[in-house]
Amino acid sequence: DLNSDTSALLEFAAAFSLTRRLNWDPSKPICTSWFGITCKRDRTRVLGVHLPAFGLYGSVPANTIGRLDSLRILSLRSNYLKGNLPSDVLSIPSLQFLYLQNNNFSGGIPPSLSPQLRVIDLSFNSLTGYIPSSILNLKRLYVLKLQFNSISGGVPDLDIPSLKHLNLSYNSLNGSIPPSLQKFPITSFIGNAHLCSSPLNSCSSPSSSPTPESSSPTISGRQSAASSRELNSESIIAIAVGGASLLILLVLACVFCCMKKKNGVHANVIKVKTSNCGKSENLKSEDFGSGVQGAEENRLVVFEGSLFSFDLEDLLRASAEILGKGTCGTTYKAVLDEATTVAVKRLKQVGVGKKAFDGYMEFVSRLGRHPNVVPLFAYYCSNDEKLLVYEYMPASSLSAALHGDEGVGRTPLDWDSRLNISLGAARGIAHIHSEGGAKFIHGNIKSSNILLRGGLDGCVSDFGVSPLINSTYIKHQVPGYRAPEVIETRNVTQKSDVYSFGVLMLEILTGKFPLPYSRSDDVVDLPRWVRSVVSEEWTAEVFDVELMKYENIEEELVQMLQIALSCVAKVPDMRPTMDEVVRMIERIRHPEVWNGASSEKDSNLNTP
Ligand SMILES: Nc1ncnc2c1ncn2[C@@H]1O[C@H](COP(=O)(O)OP(=O)(O)OP(=O)(O)O)[C@@H](O)[C@H]1O
Repeated sequence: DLNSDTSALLEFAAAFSLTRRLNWDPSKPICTSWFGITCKRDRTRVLGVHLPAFGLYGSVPANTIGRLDSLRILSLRSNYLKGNLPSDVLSIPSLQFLYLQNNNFSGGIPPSLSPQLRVIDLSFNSLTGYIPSSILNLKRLYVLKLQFNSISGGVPDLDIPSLKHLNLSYNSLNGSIPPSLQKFPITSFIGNAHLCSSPLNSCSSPSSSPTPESSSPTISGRQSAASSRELNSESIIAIAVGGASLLILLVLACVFCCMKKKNGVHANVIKVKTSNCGKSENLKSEDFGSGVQGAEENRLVVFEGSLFSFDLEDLLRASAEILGKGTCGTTYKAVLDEATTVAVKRLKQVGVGKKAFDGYMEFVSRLGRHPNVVPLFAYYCSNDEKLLVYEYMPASSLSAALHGDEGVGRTPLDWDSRLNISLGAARGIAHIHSEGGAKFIHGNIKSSNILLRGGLDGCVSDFGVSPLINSTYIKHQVPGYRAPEVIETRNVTQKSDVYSFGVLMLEILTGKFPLPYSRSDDVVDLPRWVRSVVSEEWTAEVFDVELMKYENIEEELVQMLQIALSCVAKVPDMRPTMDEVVRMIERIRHPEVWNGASSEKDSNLNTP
């Protein structure tokens, strides 16, 4: 019952020292107030646990989540979970959707799996062992993602009619791909040096036949078949090149350490490197520490739950690189040490005093605690200098991913990523709107303010910054994202955020920048252009040509376009709320969840 679910969850949470606050208060109703929990409509059982990117360090304790015997969805993706996969959880009979990607789980995949599983995503972990043949019993399996692990052995003949998405790439699999799986694209299998047959190269020698899990004796079950073979000339060259690269890296690391030691004594001089020229130079008057003063009241305020611990001294000593100059100031990437990188925004012309700034920052940091909002770790405020310290997002921004250099090696954003980013950004904005009170707005939604987390999830950045700089916001909005009524009334509202988000969706769908842009076709008013193209009938003309290579996505494209157009309706009241937008995109992103859960829609069954 719900009481036993509650105690199982509390025991689970107790095992972690959480870096973000989890509001799991036993005295509050679990189904309506606990973060990340969804229940059955009658609120008698827990159906979903969603704690993506929550800073969970450690291993999942046995006999905790595994006791939630009505659980359908578990999403603990993008945390720091390690140890074996929780076998009691994977075998919960009701479990349908399992998202444990982007963690550090090791060991093998347990053979005992819930027969109801429809989605299994264990990608980007450190799993070893074999793909268990028991997966064949999962008659409803729709998605299986195991990429970027160290799984070895042969690929079992997963002849499951419902299986539509398979990714086994970048493992240590060997042998030939069974005929039932040869319909999947090459990207499902690449990065497995000893895997062969269609869609990869044909198998050349008898040694390439699969190594079934039962017949391959290995040391501790982890040795790959490749290691037992003799080294060929390619391997020898690869080892030689690898060895040389390692040596060069070691030398570079030594040089870097020596330089860092030398720089460390200049507390107020921050190394600023501009991305363009790649040269480092001391820019005392330009850097983000030049206005820092020593007084106690000007200290760096680090918020509870920040992923890293650092002080002002560390920040001032960091080597920094300009990421870009925006309307509100300049943003730097600051490397505090080998393991700690943050983004520092140096605000210009802040229009509020220190006391108001302090109070406001506390509010912004609290409100920003959501997986789809870039976390504010700390801030610094003196008369001459205002610095905001954020989590550094290495995967860059949506703008860079969509419109970045088209040089060799640039991979255009695929459709799944575009859907994920739209959904993530929508959730972030919806959170700001609902948690900040009816009048709270972002005010500067645009593609350079949507940053990408690993797995290409969209996170909203710069939230709370615009009102500090200019109470009317309008000066800071890029014209292409500005709602028509804002131009007339200079009044920014949640509905004008929805408009900006609609423009952002159109940008994702068309690949066009909503302003004259040097490297793409010039389109000034994206909504007007899209409306004019689709006014006669729904047409493929508007969509980014990069999307045309994907099969069977037409319906999703059109549905996303309809949502985008509803957001950019000219009359604000005709636009949906961000909560409604999230629900509409969720239905497209995870139709299997919504179809399966249609009887429990009211229970707010979220996706990961
Ligand atoms: N936390 C972060 N991690 C990684 N990159 C970031 C981070 N914050 C900002 N950036 C990048 O730094 C660059 C400059 O950002 P900044 O927010 O200063 O300007 P902007 O987004 O172009 O304009 P505005 O000031 O109007 O928001 C952008 O390319 C942005 O994507």
